Formats: sequence, C-alpha cells, structure tokens
Amino acid sequence: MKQTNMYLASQSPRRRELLTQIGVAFSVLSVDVEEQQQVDELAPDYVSRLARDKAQAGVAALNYTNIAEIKTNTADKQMVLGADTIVVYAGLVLEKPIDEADSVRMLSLLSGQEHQVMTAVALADESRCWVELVTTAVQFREISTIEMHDYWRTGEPCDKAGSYAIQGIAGKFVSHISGSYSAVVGLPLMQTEQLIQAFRAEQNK
Ligand SMILES: Cc1cn([C@H]2C[C@H](O)[C@@H](COP(=O)(O)OP(=O)(O)OP(=O)(O)O)O2)c(=O)[nH]c1=O
Repeated sequence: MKQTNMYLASQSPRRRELLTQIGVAFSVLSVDVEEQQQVDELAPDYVSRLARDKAQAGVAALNYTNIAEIKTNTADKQMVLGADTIVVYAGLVLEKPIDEADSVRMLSLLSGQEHQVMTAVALADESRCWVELVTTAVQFREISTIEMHDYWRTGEPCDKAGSYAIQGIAGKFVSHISGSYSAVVGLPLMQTEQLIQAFRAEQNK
C-alpha cells in the first residue's frame, strides 16, 4: 500500500484535527524537543526556532528509524511538519502553566488586555527547512479571580499556551481577534496549506 509523504511531528490533538480539516493525510511522529527560551531570545525567534527544531527532529527520527517499507512504497519525497504556539503579553512569553497559581498569574496578565498569539509552522526534509510565523492579536474582557480559579478546575488550561483555549470555555473571554483563529488553536490553516504546496513544488523541481 502506498504511504503518505507527510509526517506531523506533534503530540497535539489540535494540530492533528486541524491538518485533517484541510484534507492533508499524514502520519504522526514522536519527537522530543526542549522548550526553553534563551536569554535575550525574542519571542518570534523563539517560537520559530522551536517549530524548526520539531520538524528537523522529525526528519532525524525518520532517518534513524528503519522504515524501508515507507521508502520503497512511495514515489513522493517525505516532509515533516512541526509547529509551536506561544502567547506573548508585553514581550513576555507565556507557555503552558505549571500549576494553578501559574495559570492565575497568566490570566491576570491577559485580563482586559490585548495580547499576541504566535504560531510558527516549519516544514523540513533532508535538504531544507522552511518556517512561517503567524501572529494573531487577541483581546480579552476582564476576568475575575474567581473565574480564573473556576477555569483552572475545568482542566482546560493545563496543556495550553497562555493557559487558555480559544476553542473551548475560554472563548467567552475573547472580545476581539485580529488574525488567524486556527493559528491560535495551533496551526494556521491557510498559511500551512500554502507552505505545503510551495514546499512540494520545490521538492519536485
Ligand atoms: C492559545 C491557545 C493554545 N492552544 C494550544 C495549542 C498547542 O497545542 C498548545 C501550545 O503548546 P505547543 O508547545 O505549541 O504544542 P504541544 O506541546 O501541544 O504539541 P507539540 O509540541 O507536540 O506539537 O496550546 C490551544 O489549543 N488553544 C488556544 O487558544
């Protein structure tokens, strides 16, 4: 049977759903990339680096694994997609909360304010790695401390950048969004599709 040439280096169920939503067939790869912002590393550089690291770790994983079956069964070249999402408020990077206090700290910063959600998408193969960064502005209404604690107890914020999910209960905190909704959820659909097309064209030159 012919295999797909697309690999998603992500454990995020959101990214799997989003990529499926635009009709891309893929296999999932497990990669382990340390997510640690360097001193003086700006938010756009950091999120882009993580997406690139995930995609390139995926390429390395493919090379290390003996998947002769895949290599012989496909005429197409392979590509690996990696992505990363961070929330940025006043230059400060907010990743996943470590506990309830951290979640309340993040939501207190975001309450009544506008912040940026940066999602970087990277496509890589053995010869190249392309990265695209998509930034979306999100405005929150005021959130009370009681609401923040109640929200934590729903379990929703614990694995989300900035400690919220726009596609979930936290949708009620959002008064305005300017940019890509799917990028906030984890993968900018329009930009991802275009990047895949351009990458595939480059591979086939
Ligand atoms: C802001 C926001 C983030 N998120 C999610 C998207 C990402 O999955 C997560 C940010 O963490 P990431 O480190 O970008 O991704 P991940 O650890 O979930 O998955 P992987 O690294 O394996 O690809 O936050 C939402 O689902 N909704 C939101 O509104």
